[in-house]
Amino acid sequence: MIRAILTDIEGTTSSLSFVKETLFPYARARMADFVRSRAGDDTVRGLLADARAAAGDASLDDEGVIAQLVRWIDEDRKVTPLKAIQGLIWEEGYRNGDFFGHVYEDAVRRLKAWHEQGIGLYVFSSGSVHAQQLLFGHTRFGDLKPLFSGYFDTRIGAKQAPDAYRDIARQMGLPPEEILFLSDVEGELNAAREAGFKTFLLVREGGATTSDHPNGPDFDAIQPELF
Ligand SMILES: CSCCC(=O)C(=O)COP(=O)(O)O
Ligand SMILES: [Mg+2]
Repeated sequence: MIRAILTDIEGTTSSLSFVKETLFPYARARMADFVRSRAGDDTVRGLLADARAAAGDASLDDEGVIAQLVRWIDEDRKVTPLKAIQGLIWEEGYRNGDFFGHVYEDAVRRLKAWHEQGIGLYVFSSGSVHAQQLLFGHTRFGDLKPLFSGYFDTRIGAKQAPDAYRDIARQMGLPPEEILFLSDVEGELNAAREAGFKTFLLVREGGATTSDHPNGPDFDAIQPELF
């Protein structure tokens, strides 16, 4: 019996185009100003040190780190300090009303229904927990944060590493086989399945698949009671 659902964001609850055509360019355009103006803040200084470590070059000056962060955005690298810095930049965008967090209507409807049925809802995304909460807190459907019981990002482990899912199950206090993981990326679903999770592949926007994971085009195709 499924007691909790863990969901990915990009390509699952939310469109790839929102992340790639709105969020990433917004952060890219503001990265240099953000680092130059905030490099003295404790939190940002710590994240820049983490970025230097991730780049393998402790001697990079701030301009060098900016160039590295922008390269990582262009390569869509899921580097934890980049994701944390992006979240801080997006905070301003949500606050100014520059954009809403995109969530598909079917996802909102089904998440609300599962929440009402008592199924615990959790998020696991490469975006930082802060960025996840901003996205779900600023949607055209209102603040969806009350639906969720917990959020996980890559600080717990890479999304294609089975150990990340084992740790998430431990933190939820549930056996893995009682958790259904939703994602658009087979490598993530394979890792979750290896850890004992049930899985469902979202194939949004007219895609086709030969996957051996249960799959469908939207959240209406997901029936937790059948797992
Ligand atoms: C949390 S909003 C931004 C999403 C993001 O930065 C990203 O890289 C998407 O990763 P996901 O694991 O949700 O596919
Ligand atoms: Mg995804």
